[in-house]
Amino acid sequence: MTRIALIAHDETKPELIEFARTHETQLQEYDLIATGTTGKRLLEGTDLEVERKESGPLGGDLMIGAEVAAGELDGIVFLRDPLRAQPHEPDISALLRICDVHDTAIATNLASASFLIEGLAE
Ligand SMILES: O=C(CO)COP(=O)(O)O
Repeated sequence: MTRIALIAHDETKPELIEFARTHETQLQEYDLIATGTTGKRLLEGTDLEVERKESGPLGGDLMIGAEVAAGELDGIVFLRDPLRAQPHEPDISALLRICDVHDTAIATNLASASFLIEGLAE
């Protein structure tokens, strides 16, 4: 089954929840994982089943990166906050890097997220 991760920083979480609601039918076809707080918000705001990892600043990004390294993930939607620095920036960079190493699809804004979700359906 196609497995994808959903991640958003605090300021972009509302956009991700809205995106997940809009694409809920499609997302139900996927095995979903998320960082801790994003996952909690998805469980509260949608009817999707989501496996929650640790919160991003506590290692959640790295846990998702480990799945990329193990070849277990097909794609990631990661709505980063482009306007605020994050304390765990090294973890975020590591996740982006490991996606490039393994050529794993990662969408970091809503426009590309739509392409990713629809592309993985094909
Ligand atoms: O910080 C994050 C990604 O870098 C997201 O973590 P949370 O979903 O736990 O807020």
